[in-house]
Amino acid sequence: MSQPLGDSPGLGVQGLTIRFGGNTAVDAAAFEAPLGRITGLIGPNGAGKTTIFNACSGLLRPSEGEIRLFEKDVTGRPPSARAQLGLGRTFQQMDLFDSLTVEQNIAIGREARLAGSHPLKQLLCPPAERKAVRQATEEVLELCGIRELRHEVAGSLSTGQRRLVDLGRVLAGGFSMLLLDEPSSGLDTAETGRFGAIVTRVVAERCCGVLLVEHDMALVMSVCDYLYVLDFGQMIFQGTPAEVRASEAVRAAYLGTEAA
Ligand SMILES: Nc1ncnc2c1ncn2[C@@H]1O[C@H](COP(=O)(O)OP(=O)(O)OP(=O)(O)O)[C@@H](O)[C@H]1O
Repeated sequence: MSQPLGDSPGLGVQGLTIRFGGNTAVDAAAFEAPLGRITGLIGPNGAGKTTIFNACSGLLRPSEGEIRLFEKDVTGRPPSARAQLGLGRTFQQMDLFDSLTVEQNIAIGREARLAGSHPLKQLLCPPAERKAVRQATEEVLELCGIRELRHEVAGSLSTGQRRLVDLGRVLAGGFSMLLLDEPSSGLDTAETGRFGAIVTRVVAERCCGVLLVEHDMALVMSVCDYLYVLDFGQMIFQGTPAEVRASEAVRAAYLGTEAA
């Protein structure tokens, strides 16, 4: 197994254990997802990937272990504190505001960074912040190639378009570390390729870090710099996509013929 690439600490986890009653969903997991890299977290259904995401974003308190964000221990910090430090995430089930336009949905991604700040700041959004919202929205519409959709209501979009708006919304937040939970779900091959190209470009341009949970092996193998493989809550392998593809242990546990 090789060592993860990248020197700038992003998200790091040590000895992470999460139990639901008698079921140990995640067992002493450890990984590093540095800035400037796309790190993949893969494994079969029920392996514990979403549970790890929920612990990293603060929705679940670990039974044991430590979660560090940019070298700060955030294990006991709420989701809003982690977001203010620069952690953004998407969810498997997109939760766009269907009656709002694409542009409004993306603007909310920037405005959401005020969550957890002083109530007055949230009520009286200062002019500088309003300008930042406008700028972030324009940048993201361009980056995700959805400028022509800006006035469409989200409820009228195809799944592929909705995934791009969902990505745009988290990108508008200007987060330094992104957790993307099965972002290609419901996309066809061409849409998945386009999605992967956007994520790769974002990481290169913004030097942010990405932790990607994804079942689409073609996407994972093409965009990730480094991979962690989870099976029944345990990290069974880590390495580059080529090393993962060549691993008999991974093949046996998970990839099967898909890795060929
Ligand atoms: N809130 C919960 N209460 C009890 N058990 C849970 C809870 N959430 C997850 N689990 C269990 O934890 C294990 C890991 O689930 P998790 O959803 O993290 O897997 P996953 O790797 O994300 O799967 P998938 O690829 O299907 O999304 C499973 O056995 C699941 O049933």
